Amino acid sequence: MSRAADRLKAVLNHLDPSLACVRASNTSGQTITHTYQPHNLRYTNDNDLLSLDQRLFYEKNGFVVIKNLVSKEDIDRFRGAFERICRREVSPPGLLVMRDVAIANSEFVPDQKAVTKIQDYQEDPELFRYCTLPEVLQYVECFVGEDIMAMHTMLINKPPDAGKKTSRHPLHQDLHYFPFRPVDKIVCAWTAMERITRQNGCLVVLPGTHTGTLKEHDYPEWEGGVNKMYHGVRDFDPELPRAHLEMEKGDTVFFHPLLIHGSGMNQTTGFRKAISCHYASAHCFYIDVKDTTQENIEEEVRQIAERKYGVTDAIRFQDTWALRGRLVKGERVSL
Ligand SMILES: CCCCCCCCCC(=O)SCCNC(=O)CCNC(=O)[C@H](O)C(C)(C)COP(=O)(O)OP(=O)(O)OC[C@H]1O[C@@H](n2cnc3c(N)ncnc32)[C@H](O)[C@@H]1OP(=O)(O)O
Ligand SMILES: Nc1ncnc2c1ncn2[C@@H]1O[C@H](COP(=O)(O)OP(=O)(O)OP(=O)(O)O)[C@@H](O)[C@H]1O
Ligand SMILES: O=C(O)CCC(=O)C(=O)O
Ligand SMILES: [Fe+2]
Ligand SMILES: [Mg+2]
Repeated sequence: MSRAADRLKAVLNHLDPSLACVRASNTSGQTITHTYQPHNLRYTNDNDLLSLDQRLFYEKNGFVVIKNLVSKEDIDRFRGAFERICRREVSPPGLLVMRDVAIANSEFVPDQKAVTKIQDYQEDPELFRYCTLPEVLQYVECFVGEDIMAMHTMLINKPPDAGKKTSRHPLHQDLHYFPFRPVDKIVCAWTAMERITRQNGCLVVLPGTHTGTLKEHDYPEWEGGVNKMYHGVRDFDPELPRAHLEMEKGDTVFFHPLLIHGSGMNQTTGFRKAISCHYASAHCFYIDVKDTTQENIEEEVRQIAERKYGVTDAIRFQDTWALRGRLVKGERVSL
């Protein structure tokens, strides 16, 4: 290959999407177009699904939005399953139902108005179908490879803010919660279950922060209170540019676990719904978080497990993950 072509590839490998396609004139004056496939992309695997632009966008920004990925019919079914849980018609084992801190101690209301989010829906066949949708998994594979575990499942029902801004989710990195690595073999899929805007509290991301390290997290000092385990990055640079991800029903964002993100207040009267799953390569391995910034979340999980299930030190942080994780493609290797 010529030196010029080598140089060109070197430039492309530095991820400037504007250079992905290069036009040049040959000696007869005809225009020729070269498209180079960079070889050292770090965050995405070679695949036939993501365009080069989409790959370069993820490499640079740490997220990519795929429009209209999940069908309206499927989303309506997930909504139905969520409502059945709220009405207490079904109660899947292991499911965690969380109410907003602003209403946690108010009277019990048996409908979705009391529920801010449900976690660990892996034993609800209808909701878990989301994690196995081929249209979602084909993208997940581009990031984590073909042996895929669904590690953490959530349906978020962001309530109209009760006036104390508790409907916000502080800026955080999801890796803070995860005692497994390598970090680049984890990805979140998050699907809008309706139109999501700045008004009802869309996701807010700090593009490019996935290239940094895991930061120290703690409860933010918010006057109106903070929901349990809603830790935020302790010192984030308020000058960093933010992207507000406004999405339509069915649009899905895939994002890296180091990407700093959160969500704003819901200033509407509706409940803003999204369904998500964190996937990891089945080749990931557990780590001990002792003496790391993740010790504080490990301790909180331990306390909740103790209170909820009466277990003491018998269960390790990593066991809480191994029990909830489900294989969705390929072979279960080490998680
Ligand atoms: C496992 C880690 C997850 C990894 C996620 C990956 C990235 C995701 C980023 C996130 O979403 S982080 C936020 C994740 N949040 C959680 O995992 C919260 C899990 N929720 C719970 O464990 C329970 O819902 C909770 C302990 C908060 C309440 O349990 P119960 O439904 O049994 O509540 P109960 O009514 O018995 O109240 C028990 C205590 O909790 C308090 N409480 C209830 N809801 C609360 C709330 N929302 N915020 C704060 N405190 C709350 C309540 O006031 C009461 O306090 P006291 O003991 O002092 O009286
Ligand atoms: N002190 C803070 N610590 C941690 N996270 C914060 C803090 N203040 C705000 N956030 C979070 O920052 C994110 C972005 O907030 P921002 O105000 O840009 O967006 P918004 O509230 O969604 O929209 P709008 O700009 O229309 O109010 C939200 O996720 C919010 O929860
Ligand atoms: O507000 C949301 O829907 C998502 C919040 C979030 O980042 C999370 O649950 O990990
Ligand atoms: Fe998150
Ligand atoms: Mg705001």
